Amino acid sequence: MDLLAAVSNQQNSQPQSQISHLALDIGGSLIKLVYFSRINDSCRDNDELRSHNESLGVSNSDTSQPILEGRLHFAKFETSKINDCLEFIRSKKLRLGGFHDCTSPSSDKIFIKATGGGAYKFADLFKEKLGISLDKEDEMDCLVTGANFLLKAVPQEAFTYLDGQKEFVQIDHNDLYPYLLVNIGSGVSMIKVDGDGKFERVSGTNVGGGTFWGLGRLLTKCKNFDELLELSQLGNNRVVDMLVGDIYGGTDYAKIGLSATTIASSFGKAISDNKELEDYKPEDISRSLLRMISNNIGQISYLNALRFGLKRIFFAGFFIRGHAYTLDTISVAVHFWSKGEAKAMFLRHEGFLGALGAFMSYEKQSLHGLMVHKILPRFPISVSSAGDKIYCSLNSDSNENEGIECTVYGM
Ligand SMILES: Nc1ncnc2c1ncn2[C@@H]1O[C@H](COP(=O)(O)OP(=O)(O)OP(=O)(O)O)[C@@H](O)[C@H]1O
Ligand SMILES: CC(C)(CO)[C@@H](O)C(=O)NCCC(=O)O
Repeated sequence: MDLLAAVSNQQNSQPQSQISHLALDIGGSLIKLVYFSRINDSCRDNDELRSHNESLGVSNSDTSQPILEGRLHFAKFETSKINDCLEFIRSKKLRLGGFHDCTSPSSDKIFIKATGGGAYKFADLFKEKLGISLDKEDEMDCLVTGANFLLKAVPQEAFTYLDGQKEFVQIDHNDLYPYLLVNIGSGVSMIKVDGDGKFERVSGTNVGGGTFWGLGRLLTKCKNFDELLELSQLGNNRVVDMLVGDIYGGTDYAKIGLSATTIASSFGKAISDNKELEDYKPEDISRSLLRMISNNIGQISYLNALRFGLKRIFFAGFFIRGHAYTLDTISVAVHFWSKGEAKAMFLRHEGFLGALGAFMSYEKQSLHGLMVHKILPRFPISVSSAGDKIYCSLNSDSNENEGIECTVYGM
């Protein structure tokens, strides 16, 4: 059965949800879901379809094929609460959006595209709890496919952050490559991207989002990630960090270009203060930790960009969370180390690159293309045809992100 037929069948049995094409990225910290819900399917007139197809590089012999108009939805769950995710998939009947084994038409196995380490780790659980087989896609492949898709197809996806100002970056499709993609998840991957499917993972660091959340949880007793992030907004890192000025009696070390306010040693004050952990405010610790990790990632990223002569660095991954202080610290680090030569850019759908890449891999089986019309406003992300808002009742912050209205060219 082809995918469209599967979708039609699903619509017959589930006329209200009209959800199809679910893809997963199961990471060390978070599970990300991308799924498509159709608004309607329509056979557009041939001229309109032809120009759509040409812009997508799709053969015009396919112009009589139906189009699915719909919306891409985004959701996330903590990996440690994978049962909530399974329940969400079950409750939304999302599992019906997979595809059947084409090599064995008689088989009723349902496959869903999945990437990230959890696609291996939790394969048996998905089979046991939902009867779904996970069709594994390579994590780095998916990150790059997701990044290229967002950069090329979604307007106002990339932005810079300087002096507290977000500025959208106009992406020139003919001058996008090469670039460095830095994905800050639990750990950090640095990938030199040279084109569609052309990339090399050139570096990485184990000091990433998992380090911030893990150490932060131990040091501050915060109960969730966003609480730790919010706390950092109220803190003052100078209480914990040792500055150049602390070492140089309040003055700059001008000869080597270090100002008195530059951090000489993250957490360095804690060695001489004669204080215990309880004597520090959790907000100061959180701010210092966030700054330490963001700064370090910014610096390593810049050094890798320098290694390969790359001027553009795109940062993604859920560590960022669009958080002002994180954006600022990474931007300042790249600016500082490159002496203004390299630019840090961020992606609005920062945490969903891998899941989008896995979603795009359905194309190989059954989709010709995906064309984006517009981005929908922030949470609630979308309204289905039945009028029910789609958001996760199990975890209040798990689904906030922007939906993308789009057209899928089906078989
Ligand atoms: N609600 C949240 N719960 C836990 N971590 C969060 C949350 N929101 C943001 N984060 C941050 O995002 C990080 C995970 O980011 P992301 O989902 O991109 O990576 P991952 O796929 O889980 O990790 P990896 O790719 O290394 O396996 C966490 O380590 C944490 O720093
Ligand atoms: C192991 C992965 C790729 C899993 O997503 C990620 O967590 C990562 O890139 N960690 C950093 C590993 C390293 O290069 O030191």
